[in-house]
Amino acid sequence: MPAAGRGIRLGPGAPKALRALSGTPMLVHAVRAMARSRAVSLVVVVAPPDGADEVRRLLDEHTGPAETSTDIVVVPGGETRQDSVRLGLAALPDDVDSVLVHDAARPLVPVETVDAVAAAVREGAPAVVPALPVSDTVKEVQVRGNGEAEPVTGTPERSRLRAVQTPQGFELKVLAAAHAQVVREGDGATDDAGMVERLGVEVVVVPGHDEAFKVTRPLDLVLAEAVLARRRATDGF
Ligand SMILES: Nc1ccn([C@@H]2O[C@H](COP(=O)(O)OP(=O)(O)OP(=O)(O)O)[C@@H](O)[C@H]2O)c(=O)n1
Ligand SMILES: C[C@](O)(CO)[C@H](O)COP(=O)(O)O
Repeated sequence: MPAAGRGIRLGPGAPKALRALSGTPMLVHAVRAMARSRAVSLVVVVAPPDGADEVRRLLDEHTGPAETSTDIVVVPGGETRQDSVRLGLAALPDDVDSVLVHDAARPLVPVETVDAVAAAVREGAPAVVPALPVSDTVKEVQVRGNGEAEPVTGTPERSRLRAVQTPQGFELKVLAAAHAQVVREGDGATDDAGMVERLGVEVVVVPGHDEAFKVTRPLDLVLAEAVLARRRATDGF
């Protein structure tokens, strides 16, 4: 679970994964969400580089043996998400053959989504991503990036686009090979499946979920609090 990001887009404050949602660190919500799935036996949390001790303490405080029997390991993360995922993969025991990579920044992913990704990997897909159809029309532009008007270069057909979430599921050897290739070639990608695509390995999409959204900007915190309030009222947690 990459959790080492700073959360620049969320604004000033603690590293994003440590910020509170309904009084509990976002990371704790995310670990609980993954541990709810019977497909998950170990969670490797990749903490902010100078925050591994703090993360260990928070997890011990909030996810004791009474709550979950899932093992939780904490390792320090890296400069980029890609680096952090690679450091997390390096901490896996030798007998692991499949892995789910889940952003701590998607703390409210429902267990049904985790289970759907895990099931598709178990049934033989080497790489699986949960995703939703997009509701906006998407334009390609010539990036100017300084507030100037940006010329439109194309409009991809919306019905073929999907907004990709996590957890993304992989055969471990496929994901390890994809990360190794990225290290060799010095290329980046914004998600793990993107790296696997470059290997020429097929990636498949399963249905994602609205509540698996990524907490990125301040408005996302408002949405997350609303989802948690609804869950407390209807499900009791
Ligand atoms: N060096 C990094 C950067 C990101 N992440 C993790 O990758 C996930 C998705 O990243 P994002 O939402 O972009 O988080 P931040 O990098 O924290 O956000 P920002 O770009 O706004 O700083 C998050 O769980 C984040 O903690 C990570 O483990 N290591
Ligand atoms: C992995 C991811 O969450 C899939 O949508 C996304 O690509 C992460 O992007 P970010 O810019 O690091 O938040």
